Amino acid sequence: TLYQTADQLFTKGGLNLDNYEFIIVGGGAGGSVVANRLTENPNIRVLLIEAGSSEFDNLNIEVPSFASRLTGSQFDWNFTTLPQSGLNGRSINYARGFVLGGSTAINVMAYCRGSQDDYNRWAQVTGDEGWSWNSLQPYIHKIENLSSPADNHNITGEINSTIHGSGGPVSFTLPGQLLPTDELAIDASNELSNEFPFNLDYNSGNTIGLGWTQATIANGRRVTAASAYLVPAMLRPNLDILVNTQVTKILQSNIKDNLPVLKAVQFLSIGDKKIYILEAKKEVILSAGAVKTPHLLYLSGIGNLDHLSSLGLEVLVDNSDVGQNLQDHPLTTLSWTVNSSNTLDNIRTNMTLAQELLHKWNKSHTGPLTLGPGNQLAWLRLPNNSSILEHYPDPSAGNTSAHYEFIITDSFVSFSQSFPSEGNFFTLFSNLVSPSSRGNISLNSTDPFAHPLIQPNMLDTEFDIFTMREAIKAARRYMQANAWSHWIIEETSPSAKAQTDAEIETYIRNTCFTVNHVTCTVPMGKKDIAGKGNGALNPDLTVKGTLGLRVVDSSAFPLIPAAHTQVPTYILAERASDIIKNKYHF
Ligand SMILES: Cc1cc2nc3c(=O)[nH]c(=O)nc-3n(C[C@H](O)[C@H](O)[C@H](O)COP(=O)(O)OP(=O)(O)OC[C@H]3O[C@@H](n4cnc5c(N)ncnc54)[C@H](O)[C@@H]3O)c2cc1C
Repeated sequence: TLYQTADQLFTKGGLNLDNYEFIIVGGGAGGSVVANRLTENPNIRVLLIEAGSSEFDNLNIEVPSFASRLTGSQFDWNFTTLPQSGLNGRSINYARGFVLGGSTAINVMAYCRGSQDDYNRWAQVTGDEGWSWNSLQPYIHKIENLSSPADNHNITGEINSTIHGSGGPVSFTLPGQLLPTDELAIDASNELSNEFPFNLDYNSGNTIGLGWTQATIANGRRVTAASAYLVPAMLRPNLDILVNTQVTKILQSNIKDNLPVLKAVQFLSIGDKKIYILEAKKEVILSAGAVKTPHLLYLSGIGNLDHLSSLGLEVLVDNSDVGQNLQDHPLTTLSWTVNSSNTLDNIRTNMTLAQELLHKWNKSHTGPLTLGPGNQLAWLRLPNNSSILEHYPDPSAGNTSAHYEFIITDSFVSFSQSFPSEGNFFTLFSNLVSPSSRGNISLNSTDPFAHPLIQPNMLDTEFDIFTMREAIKAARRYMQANAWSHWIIEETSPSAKAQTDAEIETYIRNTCFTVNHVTCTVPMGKKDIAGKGNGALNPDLTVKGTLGLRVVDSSAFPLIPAAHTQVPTYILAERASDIIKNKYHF
């Protein structure tokens, strides 16, 4: 049952309120999976509490190409970072989903599992072989439902269908509308195949190369964690979902074996003055995402002793890894004017066309509005003899993980400039996907409604700025392919003026933004080993030094995969669900 306020839950929920085995905090990628999987057993009662609304069928959420309207909207927590010294003192917007489905309801939908090396490194740092690529295969397949693209075109040569699952909750597909730049992008890869080889499927375990984008889109519509996992579970009598309600603290219910048992949650609905408390019979599962999960742990007295004491918070568990280890992917863009009047820019500049395409989408869920991220992605590594690797440890997980990514886009995109009101463009995103910078989340207020301090420390290391610079040079080399010669006119300013290393660095620091992949802020580490650097969580995602409390979301990653992060979160949550089911034998 879906409840809009806590008051409704308490008046209509009746006597069952004391009978939830699990209370899940946050209905995003992590929380939705666990809510679905645990309630597969009709005897297990689960309450999922979500701070945002249940409006995940909003038109702006459903139409894939409206994704850019969602950041800064009512579906975004609208966080801002602290000033970033690596970005010439700029603070940047730090979007997180505030609606059922969480950030999967506002993201750009790229479907990327990550590489085999990414997961094998998770297994290595946690000492749990269950996190390795091979061990995770059943979960990777269980998630997937490879679907036809919106235009039903033949996808042979665009994906290796044999390595994908079908019948899983998360439908995904290839671009639903082919673009004139598609053939050029592939031809340029074939032409410069030494540096930019074609990869039929970057989800094979080896991401390296340029290939067709897979995205969480089906039947021309966005697929969210809510549509994939919550909608099918919503009618189960053993799942209650409470929206518009923010959990403000996890409370200690008792002490067992000298450890605090944290199985009670305190929460408040929007517009409601009353604070409620409910206790789970088995566990509280934190799935509030990489910004809010550490925030909630701090408010509950779990974190670095000095930090909590300085705020006057009672310390239940001194755990210095909570809120540390933040990892994210920075991006920058280069744009070119093109020798064509047929680009996706027209949807932005021609209102009549935009109306027609929306009409088409409403009628048949087809057309360019079914497109998500660019139609091709490239995952690339620095050359092995790159000078930085002579004196700087390689932060990537291994040879199947990229250092940087391109997103190939048939229009103008920028996160630092206003969009031109006319003209036709081409844009290449360069994203740093194996960063070595580390940030943190901290508090300067104990008010649960005040935003935490977000310090990503973007481009804080020599490796990160070097690799961003090399990515820009590589982007220019790729665009020099003959395949592009009749399409591309010239690179636009201000990037065109940035030619020397120093100028490119200035351009990057002035324009860099985030791919919105904040993760790793409550990292798992080796089992039962306490102390700074050993992880805030055990490999089974229980919070070290506590009982009854587990984290299942992207904050639990020990290291960021060289991939977009929604699918790694789904994978983590699928395995977590089995770990929980096994523990309690259901
Ligand atoms: C703009 C944007 C673009 C992105 N693009 C892509 C992409 O193209 N491909 C990709 O793979 N990934 C992308 N991502 C990242 C991806 O969506 C996230 O990594 C993923 O959703 C993280 O899952 P999560 O469960 O950790 O957190 P979320 O999905 O963010 O879920 C957390 C949930 O917890 C709720 N919550 C928080 N605090 C509380 C509280 N106190 N009480 C109750 N509820 C609470 C939130 O409202 C939210 O619903 C993007 C993200 C954004 C924001």
